[in-house]
Amino acid sequence: MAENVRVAVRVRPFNTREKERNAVLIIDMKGNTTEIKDPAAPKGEKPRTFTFDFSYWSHDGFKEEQDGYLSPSGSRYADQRKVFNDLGQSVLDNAWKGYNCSLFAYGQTGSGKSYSMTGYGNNKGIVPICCEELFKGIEEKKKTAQKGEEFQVQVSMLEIYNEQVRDLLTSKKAPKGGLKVRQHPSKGFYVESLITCPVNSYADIDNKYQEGARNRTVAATQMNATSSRAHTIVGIYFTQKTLNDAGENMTKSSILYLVDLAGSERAESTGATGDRLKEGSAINQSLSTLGNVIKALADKGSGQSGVMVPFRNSVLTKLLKNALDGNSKTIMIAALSPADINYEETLSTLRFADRAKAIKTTATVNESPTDRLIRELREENERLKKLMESGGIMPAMEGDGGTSDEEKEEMQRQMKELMERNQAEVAAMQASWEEKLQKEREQNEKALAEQKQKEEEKKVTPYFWNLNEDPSLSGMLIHFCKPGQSRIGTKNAKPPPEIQLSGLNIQMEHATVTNKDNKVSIKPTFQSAVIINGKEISKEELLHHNDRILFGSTNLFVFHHPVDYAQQLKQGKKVEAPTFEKAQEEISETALQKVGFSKVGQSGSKEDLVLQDDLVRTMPMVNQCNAMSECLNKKRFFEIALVSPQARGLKEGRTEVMVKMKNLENGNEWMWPYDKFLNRKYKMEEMYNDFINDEKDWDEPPEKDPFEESADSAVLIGSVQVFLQSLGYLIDTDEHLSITDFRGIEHGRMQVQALPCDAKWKPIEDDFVEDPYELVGKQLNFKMKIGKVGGIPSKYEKVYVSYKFYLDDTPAVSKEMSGVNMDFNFDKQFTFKPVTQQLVDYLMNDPLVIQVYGKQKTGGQKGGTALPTRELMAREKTMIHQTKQEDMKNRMAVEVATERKKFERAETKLRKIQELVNKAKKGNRTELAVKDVEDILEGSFRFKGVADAVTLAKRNEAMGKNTSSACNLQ
Ligand SMILES: Nc1ncnc2c1ncn2[C@@H]1O[C@H](COP(=O)(O)OP(=O)(O)OP(=O)(O)O)[C@@H](O)[C@H]1O
Repeated sequence: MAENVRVAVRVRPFNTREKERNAVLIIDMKGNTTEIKDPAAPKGEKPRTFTFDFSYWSHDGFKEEQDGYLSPSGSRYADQRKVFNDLGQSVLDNAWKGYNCSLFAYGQTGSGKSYSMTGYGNNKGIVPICCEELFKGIEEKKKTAQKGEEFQVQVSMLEIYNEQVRDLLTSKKAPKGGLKVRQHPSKGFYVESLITCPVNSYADIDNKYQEGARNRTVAATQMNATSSRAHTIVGIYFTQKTLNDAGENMTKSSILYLVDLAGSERAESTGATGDRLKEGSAINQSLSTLGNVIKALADKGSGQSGVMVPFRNSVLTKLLKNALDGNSKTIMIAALSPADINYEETLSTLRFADRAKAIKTTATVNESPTDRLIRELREENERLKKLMESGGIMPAMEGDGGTSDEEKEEMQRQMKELMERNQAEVAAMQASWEEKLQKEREQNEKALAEQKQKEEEKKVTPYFWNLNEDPSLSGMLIHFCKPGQSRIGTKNAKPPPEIQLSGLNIQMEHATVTNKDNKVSIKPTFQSAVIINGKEISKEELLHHNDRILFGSTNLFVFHHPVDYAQQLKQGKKVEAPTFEKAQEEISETALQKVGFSKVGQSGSKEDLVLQDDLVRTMPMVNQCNAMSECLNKKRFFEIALVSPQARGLKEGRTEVMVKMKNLENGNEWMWPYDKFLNRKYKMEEMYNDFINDEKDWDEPPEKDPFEESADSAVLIGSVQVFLQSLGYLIDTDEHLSITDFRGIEHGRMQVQALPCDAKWKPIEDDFVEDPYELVGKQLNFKMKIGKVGGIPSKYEKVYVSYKFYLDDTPAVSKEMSGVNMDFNFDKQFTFKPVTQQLVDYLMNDPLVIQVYGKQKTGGQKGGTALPTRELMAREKTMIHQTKQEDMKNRMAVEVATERKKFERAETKLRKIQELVNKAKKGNRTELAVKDVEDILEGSFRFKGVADAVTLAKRNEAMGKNTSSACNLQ
């Protein structure tokens, strides 16, 4: 029977950073209802509410036990046990019944997915408790088992990163492109040659888990990739062999899939708007496809017909197909951050979880007589053999389109693979389980003994342990500083160094560590990067317990000194292990200071703090990209830029971190938005990885090279801010304004005209309104004209301008022009009827941002290109570019011109009245005709206004003198 996916949400405590920054709690839970408050919403606005099968409050109301376990101190707190009892226990019960079960955790990075799934220290999560309980159950059952009855457990562990599958239970190098995902005609998608290890106890599984985590850590450090972007799937294959009442051998099998998904942030955008390399990249392709799949399934679950579910669009969704749409009982746990700063992401997690509720799956008990299973597998192999001989295709293997010869060949290969798989399955059913276990035990023994020895050594010998962004991977790599001297370097050094590292910027001979009488010091070799507690060292330095050491660009370690540590504890000091965030922060902050950047977060405003966080996160990545560029000799240079919303063509928003990419061969520059930079960085990592793995074809053609930017892609040269108050007074403007880049540097000038017109589109030349709000309710016609553009640097061609007026959705875009002086002659008419207060507000307060784009000429190489990247880079002065405060020059220029025109027009009217008076005097008249005066004033002229206009114009003229040289007033 079809049943809905069960959905739970869980909110974690504030982390240290959130506490330091006075985060505001935006989540509340009442029964099964979860509320979320928009921190920007006006006071009194009701929070949004969602209902789930389970809502777990783990934010506060707990105490830490002596063994580190967090237990409830009130009634509200949901501890690990409670979550297991509700979710994990039902998974286990169903596994015993022979159902497939899936449990997956969703949420942004750091929201608590791993805490719920795996847990930390004594706060074990659902997965380990499930495994423990499973074996407890097996032990119980064994006590009363009849002959021939058996309980078999096997595990697999894989990771999906960048759409590539890696087996985590082997340290062998994954094949290029990762393991293949295949489709079985009846069982669905599976991973070819994935290792499944027989296990006999919880300790066995735990060892496998640790092995998997170690393999992940090595890979993450080498690729300088973070595990939060990888999806991990642990498979537990539980088979019960029993005898039925008729004495027949029965096989009941259940697969448990425990899925820890990658952090969900930016899942929607896939990270790279408008990037030509987006298609090939797949940072989050799996996650965004999962979003689409869930949406489609939710539509299907709510009764919509004809819904297409895009399972095939990503590796993750192929592998989760059964969990989401097939034979499985499925539970989702959505992890929530409690902090206001994560509002958007948390809301999107809640929406995702809400949709998942509507999904239905149909689980069936997988139980059959063993003989029948064997017979079926054999029959299938017979069928496959015949098909292969006749050159036929299995319907389930058919692709979406037609089948080419190449595809047919591939399918034949797949069929062969399937036959082998079936044979192996038959053999497994007939083989003795004990034999299999024994073999595995023998293989593991050596590794276990080594592990034990390592643990003993850690008690007496100082060592480095790795610090990873994912806390569960920290401490997975250990390097001892044995008495005497140890060399640190790559495995290619001769003789091989005692401490071998790999990864970005690690030199063959990187450093030497000396342990003399338990005092440990480190000395870098010439030109190798060793950073201790944020400071780069060039000579020998003594190490202290808990020092943070960065080797190269990505190998971050903590120094542990057992004697120091014991002494500190003895002195009653509270010794806390450093966190990745703190270590990262100190490295970034020193690097930021080095490039002359003082803290942005000083004002303490939320916006500044977010910006500071972005900077701290981006700085090391920019350094890594430069290191990769140098290593691959790509002649590209990266720098951080802080860009204001105005410089990005937006009216409002926050200053953002962007990255400037410079081609060191011809000086061309591109500004990459953060998402695009991230996308490119992943691609660079792939390339770099291929390079260090000695792949011959590591380099890519320019159109696929992440270090390349196509000459075809236009770049933003700069923008012009036009203030349109004059339109509010029905006064025309004709200004030559400066085109400035995000740093406020001028890159040319642009003639901009705004011409108010009458109903027949004739420019209004001799009138104005005193108060722009008088226009409200009336009609406003005007023309925007962009005329001459000059002074654009000669490296640009095919220049065009683009702007969005007021509420326009689509921008007005001019034709492309080239040359020194270009006349765009680009007119656009605007009509507003009736004029609203909002429009007048806009005219009076907001600038119109006109952006100027151009393509950079590819020629004009500066020479010296034979120089290696390292030397070319040395010529660049690393710096952070920051947007200047909003440029006031343009605003003043328009304001002054408007006031002057108001003044001139008022003066003309005065003069006409004077003439009337003179005329009347000449004719000895003592009165003027009201009509005559009215005609002059046309209802828009008042004496008070003139006085105002005169004072204002005088004041502004004085100001104009100060700015005129820059503003080029006409
Ligand atoms: N329920 C909880 N109670 C106490 N601490 C928690 C809880 N949930 C999460 N934490 C803490 O919050 C931090 C982040 O949690 P966790 O590592 O599980 O996040 P994540 O979503 O798995 O992140 P990533 O996507 O990077 O793997 C950890 O230090 C963890 O100990």
